[in-house]
Amino acid sequence: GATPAESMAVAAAAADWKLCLTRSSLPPSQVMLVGDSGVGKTCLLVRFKDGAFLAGSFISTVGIDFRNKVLTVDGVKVKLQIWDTAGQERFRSVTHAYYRDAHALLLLYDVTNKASFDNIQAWLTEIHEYAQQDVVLMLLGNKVDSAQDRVVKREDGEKLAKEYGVPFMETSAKSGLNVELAFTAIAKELKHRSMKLPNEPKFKLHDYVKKEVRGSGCCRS
Ligand SMILES: Nc1nc2c(ncn2[C@@H]2O[C@H](COP(=O)(O)OP(=O)(O)OP(=O)(O)O)[C@@H](O)[C@H]2O)c(=O)[nH]1
Repeated sequence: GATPAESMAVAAAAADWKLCLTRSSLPPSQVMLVGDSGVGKTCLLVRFKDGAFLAGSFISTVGIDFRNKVLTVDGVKVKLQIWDTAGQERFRSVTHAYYRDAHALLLLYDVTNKASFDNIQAWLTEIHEYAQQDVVLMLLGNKVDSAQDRVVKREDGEKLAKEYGVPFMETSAKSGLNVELAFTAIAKELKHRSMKLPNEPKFKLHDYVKKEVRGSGCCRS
């Protein structure tokens, strides 16, 4: 049999390995995209997942769909299971059922559609009702590439976000502006929450989103 010293060495190696495993990967996190129909939830997800823009006719999401994407943040793999919900009212009861399991929510409006912005308060009420209290939440004003059609000013988005204490960014699924940054911010926050390494400084999502690139992100021609 093994000597006590050998047994201890084996146990220590096993503990190291376990630590290594837990430090290099995390269980998947559920991220949900929510907001009115047509604000660009599916396009944002496709841009993030495949680096492409879904041009052409608008196909509304039916019910709910998901895609996986693994991000490496600070040397740790964070697996995001991203749920693309249907914005249409008639699917609302389907999406309600998913809120409870969401670790993070990206709430979108369309800067070229005032109604989608006005509905943000109703979405926030719904989120408070159905989602976990500590859900990671971020507000995104999408389609900033359409500078000429913009009807919601950046300041309006900022003001609303501040009122609710929610981090805010403007994005474009078309040009890709800030898309990667938005998901990375979420992944970093989720990683910091689940690992809580003793000597690591606290991650500040509100500060991190200041890395945001301002402007339309589009093709000046
Ligand atoms: N210019 C511009 N158009 C966009 C952008 N994102 C989405 N669109 C367009 O907006 C329309 C709706 O996009 P979707 O991603 O399908 O919208 P959705 O929020 O998933 O809609 P539902 O599935 O009905 O909830 C499509 O015609 C897209 O091409 C963007 O960043 N810029």
